[in-house]
Amino acid sequence: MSKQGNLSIHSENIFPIIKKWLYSDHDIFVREIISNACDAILKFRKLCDMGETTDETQTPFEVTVTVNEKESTITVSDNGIGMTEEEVEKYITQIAFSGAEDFLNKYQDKMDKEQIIGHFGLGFYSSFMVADTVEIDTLSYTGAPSVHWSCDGGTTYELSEGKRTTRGTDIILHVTEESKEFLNFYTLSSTIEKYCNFMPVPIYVVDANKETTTSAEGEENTVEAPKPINDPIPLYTKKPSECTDEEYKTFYSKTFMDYNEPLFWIHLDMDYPFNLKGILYFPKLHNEYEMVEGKIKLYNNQVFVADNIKEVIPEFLLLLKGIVDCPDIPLNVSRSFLQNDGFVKKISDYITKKVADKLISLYKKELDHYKSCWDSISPFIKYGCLREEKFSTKMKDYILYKTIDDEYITLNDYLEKVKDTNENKVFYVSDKEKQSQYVTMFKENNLSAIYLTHPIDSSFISHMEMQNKDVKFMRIDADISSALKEENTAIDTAKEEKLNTLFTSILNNDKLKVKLETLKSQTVPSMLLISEESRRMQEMMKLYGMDTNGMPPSEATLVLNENHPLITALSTKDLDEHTKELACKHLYDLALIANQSLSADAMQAFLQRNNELLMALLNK
Ligand SMILES: Nc1ncnc2c1ncn2[C@@H]1O[C@H](COP(=O)(O)OP(=O)(O)OP(=O)(O)O)[C@@H](O)[C@H]1O
Repeated sequence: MSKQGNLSIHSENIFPIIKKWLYSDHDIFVREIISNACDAILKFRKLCDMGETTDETQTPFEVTVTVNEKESTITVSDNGIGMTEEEVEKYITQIAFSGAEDFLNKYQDKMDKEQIIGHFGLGFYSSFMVADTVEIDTLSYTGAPSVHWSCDGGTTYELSEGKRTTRGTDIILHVTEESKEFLNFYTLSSTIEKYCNFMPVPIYVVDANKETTTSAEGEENTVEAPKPINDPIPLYTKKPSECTDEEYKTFYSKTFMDYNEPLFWIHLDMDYPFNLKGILYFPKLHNEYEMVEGKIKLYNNQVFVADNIKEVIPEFLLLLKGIVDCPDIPLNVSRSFLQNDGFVKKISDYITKKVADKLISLYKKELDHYKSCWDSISPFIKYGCLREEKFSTKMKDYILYKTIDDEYITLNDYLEKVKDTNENKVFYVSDKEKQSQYVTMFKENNLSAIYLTHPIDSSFISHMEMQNKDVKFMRIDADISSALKEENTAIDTAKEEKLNTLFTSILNNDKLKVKLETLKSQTVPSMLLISEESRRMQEMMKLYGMDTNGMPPSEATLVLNENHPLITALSTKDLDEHTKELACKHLYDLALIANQSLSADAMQAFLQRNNELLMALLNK
């Protein structure tokens, strides 16, 4: 036997579910009820535009939210389309029967679907998350009698004649004890600001319990004309060609409460194949190590959806501040839905592409400005390159490096500059202070190195090496560039061997390599080189929290400068054991100090030796 049937849903079962689970955040009722009010106004305006009706009252279109803490009510009033008795019964009492669908079907050809917010026909019921009784007082534009509807959250409702005499709707929420926080004027106002700050109709919030003050003369104080809580035509909805720099800056400071000027911005404006508008701002960093906490607010048709949804906005862009309004994203975003949505991936790719395009155009058209912003934007760009392959490929040739001469150049420029001295080797400085001796030597010899001092740089270096297979990045203390050495000088290997034995035995460190070089500099007797590979290995282990204590230290080479009189003296003079020890240890410590900080014990020994040397000098 086979049979077909309809599943029947009973309101007594579904009501508690809606109340509890429809939305996880209870404050969302604000968004739902106010967006219905805005919709009602937009619908009426549309009907007027289409010549279906005329607006006889000519009163400005607006939504007013009145909070009455004493009576525990919140009333949302609009002068929109209103509802007839049949409409109330159909749209309100038949849960999940959306009037928006109906309206759109009726005026399908003449209407832009995106303009109406509601789709699901459930939003109104979110009011029961905070109210035990909800009343509707409404007067339809059609001239049908006014209607009053009320429901106490049970399964029955009452319909009677309404009190409204002007076109539009009042939704009155009798707020429960548990939700009384929303009866506070400021809490309610800030919730409305959060969800409704860009809704397309002016919204006013009124405190019913606030007494109007009367002056001594008995006249009412003239209060300032009330201002809407929202910005009904936010800048991002305008065409980029219609916006001025000043407007972009003001919009930024108002929206993000950041009074520092943004560096620059990208106005997103896309109609096809999906609709998307918005503005992304690059905030200014105050110092190199600061990671700004960005904020990307997602909107659907000027209705706030959520902050920082990383499924829609590529993660690295969350360091920016901005607004993205996309009518095609459902309001009740469930993250698991978004994750699996190919459409969302397209949006995210589009935004990434736009950001790269903007940066490249800045590079090409306003290079000086680009350079001046570089310190602030580089961590963000580098992070983007690490996270998004496509972004990285696009940005590859527009990454700048700051040289030790404070120039900003690209990798190709750098490689071109150094091709005679260190072909395909990029020397970089990761710590300005610790590596200053090396920097000075580089500068004295007209060599170039770049600063890569941000925490993100160590990962970024590996990334660049992967991308440029024949280029090797080396920390400035990893190797001696041939340009630092005297040309055509052969090293006396016997002398080198002798010094090697002397140093390794005195320093009691057989891991240390000792190398004799003829450096151009005559002021540096000894310097330390740390092998790039072993240092990176150590850094990586530390990064992953592995214990490096028992590990051999990074491979180090002590370079002795044959051109320095101290080294010559040490290898030629007949010195007593104690002096030799003093000299070797000191030369090593001096090289070490120029590279890193001394351990407590080493520092103690170093200071002691200094005293001894001073004494020897004075007793001479
Ligand atoms: N203030 C109002 N003025 C006129 N009609 C209204 C008003 N509020 C609600 N309605 C009608 O009731 C219908 C149902 O509203 P409800 O919020 O439940 O669903 P929706 O807005 O269509 O969809 P969503 O679930 O996305 O909000 C609306 O589509 C509209 O026709």
